[in-house]
Amino acid sequence: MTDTPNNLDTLRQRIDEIDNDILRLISARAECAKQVAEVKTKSDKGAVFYRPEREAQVLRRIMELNQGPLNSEEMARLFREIMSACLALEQPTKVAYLGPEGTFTQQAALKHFGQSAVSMPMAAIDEVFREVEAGAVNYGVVPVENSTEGVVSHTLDSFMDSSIRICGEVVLRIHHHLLVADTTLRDKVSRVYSHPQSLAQCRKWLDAHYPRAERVPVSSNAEAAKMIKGEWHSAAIAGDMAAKLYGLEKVAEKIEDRPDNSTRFLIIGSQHVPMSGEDKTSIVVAMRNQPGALHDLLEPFHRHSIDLTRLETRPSRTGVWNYVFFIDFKGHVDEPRVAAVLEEVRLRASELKVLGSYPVGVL
Ligand SMILES: C=C(O[C@@H]1C=C(C(=O)O)C=C[C@H]1O)C(=O)O
Repeated sequence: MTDTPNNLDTLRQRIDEIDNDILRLISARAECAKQVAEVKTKSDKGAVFYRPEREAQVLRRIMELNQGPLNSEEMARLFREIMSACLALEQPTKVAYLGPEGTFTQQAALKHFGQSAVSMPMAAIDEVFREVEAGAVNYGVVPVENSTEGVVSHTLDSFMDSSIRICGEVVLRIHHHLLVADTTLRDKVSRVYSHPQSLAQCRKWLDAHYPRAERVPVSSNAEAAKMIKGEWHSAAIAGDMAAKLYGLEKVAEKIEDRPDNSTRFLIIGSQHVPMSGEDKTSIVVAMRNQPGALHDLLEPFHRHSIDLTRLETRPSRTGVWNYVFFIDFKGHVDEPRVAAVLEEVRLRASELKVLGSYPVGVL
């Protein structure tokens, strides 16, 4: 086919017709979502509009059905936005995240809830927890582990004194850039600001390219991006969102030491999420400090062939029990075999708290 005006006209006409169909179908879908809202409101006084398990199923089904030419992730992203707009018709979702604006956590919040969610930056992880607990927002998004640097202990600690539940997870590929402002003297950079985790994730690159620059840890990489605006000798390490938000230029792109650098975030809220068909459960367990305690704790999982996906140890702050274990595993508390394991663990542990069962991250 040649690119003659005639061919182009015909193709564009065809695209217009398809767009008419898409428009009609999206509107019909949105109408349906509005009716779903009515059903939910009628059947339940404190109606919960956002349903993580259903959203995960919708996205997984689309990815399975997709035959190209768009790849499945791309297609799911489009449906993510359609669902986000449909959910906003039912009820605008308010989401608190670890700010300021431009952080990877905001990017994770938008990836998970779509652009129609109202996202609100908080200054600290415990503030995100407090806002969710107080009911000022519907959900919160907090980082929990990075593939290079490990656990975000502040997030785990926040679960210990809270009744908050985990409703979902989202994994984000993290790309760091070295950023400067238009006033920065690029060949005289003597200071690099970033979040301590980001500085750690780019340690080797900094050693090779800026061995003499002072590395200054600040509360977030968006904060770092903001700070360098008034300083001639400073650069920041941050991601795309922060670069765009503060109008900074990239001196070097993707400077993270590991190409597969990714961060896992948790969606926190107050609802119990039913099974989606592919779920994970997070628990926190306190054990008496005696020989074999960890073995006793893990043995039932092994016997019931339950896959552990993460095990984290934190010192207990109560002083009575020496250690608490954060455990993530495949499965849902409503599955009999998971319920059986938890019953056994409960007998062996001095304390057991289920933080939540939730769909394995789709996007
Ligand atoms: C429409 C519903 O409500 C919300 C919107 C969804 C959608 O647009 O598909 C899916 C789940 C809910 O978050 C529903 O529960 O089915």
